[in-house]
Amino acid sequence: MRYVTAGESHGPEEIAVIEGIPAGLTISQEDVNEQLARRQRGYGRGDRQKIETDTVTFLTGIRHQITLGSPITLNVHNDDHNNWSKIMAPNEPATSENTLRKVMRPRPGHADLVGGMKYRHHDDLRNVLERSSARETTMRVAVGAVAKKLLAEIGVDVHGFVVNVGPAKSNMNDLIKYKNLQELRKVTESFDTRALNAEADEAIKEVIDKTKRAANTVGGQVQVIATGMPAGLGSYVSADTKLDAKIASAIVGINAFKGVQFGGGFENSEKYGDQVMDEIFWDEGRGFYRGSDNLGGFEGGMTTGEAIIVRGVVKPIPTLYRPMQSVDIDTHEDHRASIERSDTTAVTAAAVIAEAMVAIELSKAVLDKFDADNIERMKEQVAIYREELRKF
Ligand SMILES: Cc1cc2nc3c(=O)[nH]c(=O)nc-3n(C[C@H](O)[C@H](O)[C@H](O)COP(=O)(O)O)c2cc1C
Ligand SMILES: C=C(O[C@@H]1CC(C(=O)O)=C[C@@H](OP(=O)(O)O)[C@H]1O)C(=O)O
Repeated sequence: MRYVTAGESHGPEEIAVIEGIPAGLTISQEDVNEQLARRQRGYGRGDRQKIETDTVTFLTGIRHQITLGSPITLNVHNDDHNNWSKIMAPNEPATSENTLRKVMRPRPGHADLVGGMKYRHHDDLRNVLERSSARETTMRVAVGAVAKKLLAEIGVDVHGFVVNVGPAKSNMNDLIKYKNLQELRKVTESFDTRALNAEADEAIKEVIDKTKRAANTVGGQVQVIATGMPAGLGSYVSADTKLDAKIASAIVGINAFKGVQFGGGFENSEKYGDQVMDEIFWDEGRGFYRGSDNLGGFEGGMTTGEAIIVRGVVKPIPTLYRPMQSVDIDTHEDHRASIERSDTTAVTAAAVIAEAMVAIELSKAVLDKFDADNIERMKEQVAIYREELRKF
């Protein structure tokens, strides 16, 4: 399975093409729209989310809500394009009228300056920001929705949630310390993470309100837990076959993500071996299992069969309403950076995007290992493999 996205933030459309989804998977627009709506919620976002109601249209690869095995094209319209139709017109030549709202003073922390230097966009850094904008993550979440549907067919569930926003810890925090697997299972089973993603708790709201009043921005951490993956996906044999490495790359590939860890992650560096390794047990019903999940579900780049626990670090939003020092790319004079309409924080959306990225990487691993032509055959093969593992 592979995918590509296309689209500028204020251009007419966002597109994703996915290749390699097996035939026979049932998927509706509602399945995707539900995930798109989760990405749009979250306290602290700017006014753009009031303009957009992200809804998907299937253009190819699906017939009567069932995948055909051919490339799937997903399309989300940018409602805000109406306000930018001249400035973003793909089919009209540049005129003095449609090249207004130029961005000449790059924002520290955004892609403006380096993107401009790399692609020679010295006349307008908008040519960079339109694609470097996290608007593109709409389509990753849409692709992730298809991946989540595929994974659900084999009992794999992926949840993303907020750990903290700046100094404010989510009220989930005590419960996500995964002291032992029982506790972790309790968390993943008993929480409606959709509700959590929709609402920030009071402490978080307070931090965001204070940050907004100060014309500042704030980041945080998100965590994704995936349950139900069989052991042995990914491999230790070569660096580029390690599934934890692929997930790490997918997480850091999300806009503003600057760190990633599995299980106890960085905290494990302060502990001793007997506090970190996950002891091995066996019983007839389950086969091999672990007494803890400090390593986040990976050994040797392979799934252990325990929950996959991935955490990502999200930096604060670069655009500041009280802008920092920058330099005009035309005059080379000192200036405050450009201001574009912006979020105060997007950590809640980031949790939903991280969830989508983990789901995509897990789906790729499943489709690499098992039949990718037909969903029923894939499920049969997964069942046979699980039984083999149970008897090992
Ligand atoms: C959901 C989401 C929303 C974002 N919203 C904004 C925003 O409103 N303004 C902004 O300057 N950056 C925003 N960002 C961050 C930038 O897209 C990101 O910092 C930029 O593309 C540079 O990439 P890098 O931070 O990965 O180096 C957002 C990121 C995410 C994940
Ligand atoms: C559009 C989205 O996020 C955008 C991400 C973003 C950035 O620079 O990354 C800048 C802002 O764009 P605008 O100036 O149009 O408001 C955010 O709103 C979205 O998440 O759907």
